[in-house]
Amino acid sequence: KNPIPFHNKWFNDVGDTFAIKSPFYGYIVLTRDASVTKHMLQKNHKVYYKSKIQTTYLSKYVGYGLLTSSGDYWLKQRRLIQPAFHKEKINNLVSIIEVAIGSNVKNIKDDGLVDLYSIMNELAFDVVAKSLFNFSAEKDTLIRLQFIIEKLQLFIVKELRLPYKKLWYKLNGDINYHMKLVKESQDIINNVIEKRRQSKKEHDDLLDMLLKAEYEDGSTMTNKQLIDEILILFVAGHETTANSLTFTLKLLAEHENVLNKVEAEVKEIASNKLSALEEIKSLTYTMSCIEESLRLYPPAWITDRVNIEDDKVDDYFLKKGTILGASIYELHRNEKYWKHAEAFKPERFSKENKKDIMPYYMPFGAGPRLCIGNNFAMYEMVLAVSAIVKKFNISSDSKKIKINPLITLKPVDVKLKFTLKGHDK
Ligand code: HEM
Repeated sequence: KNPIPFHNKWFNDVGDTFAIKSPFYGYIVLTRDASVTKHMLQKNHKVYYKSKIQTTYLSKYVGYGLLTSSGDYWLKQRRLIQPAFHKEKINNLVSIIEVAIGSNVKNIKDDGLVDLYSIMNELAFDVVAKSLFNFSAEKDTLIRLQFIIEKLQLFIVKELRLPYKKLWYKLNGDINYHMKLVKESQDIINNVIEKRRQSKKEHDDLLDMLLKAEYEDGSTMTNKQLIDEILILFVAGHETTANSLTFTLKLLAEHENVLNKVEAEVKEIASNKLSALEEIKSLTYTMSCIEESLRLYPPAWITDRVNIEDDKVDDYFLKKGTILGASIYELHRNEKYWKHAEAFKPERFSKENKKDIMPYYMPFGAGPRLCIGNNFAMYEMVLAVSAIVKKFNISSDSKKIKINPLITLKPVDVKLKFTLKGHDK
């Protein structure tokens, strides 16, 4: 039910790389070693394909796009979509992101302890939605899309965790119900695309960029391809960020000294009246806090690949078809690489200290399949943390952070108290 203590016990008992035999998935090798992880994701990535978990099972519900495809099709799509996520392009999106964050932060209630995850989830969904379809979808449509995407994500986890119940889900109509939701979400996105194709206006959002993106032969994506990629961006981009914002704010509320430094930095930068982009670049300590939170609580806590040829890595021989899982959660807490690994120390990510630790830090993956939204996510999180601490004092009720490692690492039952700062009362 919770693989993290199981992984931890075996890593501690037998070493940083070990194999288990699963009745459903065959041999699985697990690692928390940086060089084995880099070998699979970067050095010899051509031999390592995404496993069925990330391709077949996920794509059944969220479509065949960047996250779920492999080989030549993936490369073609990555080359096409990458420019939309280059820093200069994300810079243009910053104002959309800032407005979406502003309206969400405005709705936070100064009202005792509240469930933090649901607030961050709304915020992160809204940011992706507005960045994709800036003002081109009705509020009710977005609410329905959010409902569907979250239902699908829950069901995917159920199917993966309890594979022996597949036949039961088929018989009791669960699979049918969720496939209908998939169709509904595709229709919703198709409508937005069609409207946009007919519109003469420039929207300067991701959808505009995706519609204009051209393959080498000058052709562009079909509606079906666009729908798949858009659904993937929703899935990959909102829950991960919501989890990380929740962990970050909780960590800040628990570490008063750190929170004070963030508040001081945010206050000083705000007085300089910078543009949102300049503000992000100046909030270096706030950025370090988010990086440290991503180390302790990486939303993509594990990633996996299957080798399509026999391979050797360090002293291990991996027979073709082995599932290799890299636990980013354990790698980020491996004492071999991190001093006081369990402690929250944002200073690790200061300009001077950073270069020594980067080889062991992979919250966004590594190699050619590195998260395409990493800059987007970091910009969004810096702006969100800054907007929140500018307006509110935050505090929490308990020290312990509970986690649930599903497809992403989810925070459990995090409550925070938001109290309006003097000038906003
Ligand atoms: C804190 C937030 C985020 C984290 C921790 C995160 C983490 C990751 C990781 C680890 C991967 C690589 C998975 C693998 O190699 O198996 C990945 C891939 C991906 N991410 Fe993110 N992500 C975040 C936010 C976003 C956002 C905001 C977007 C888009 C708006 C996004 C879109 C994607 C896509 C499309 C891929 C697949 C890339 C490919 O295979 O070419 N992510 N993400």
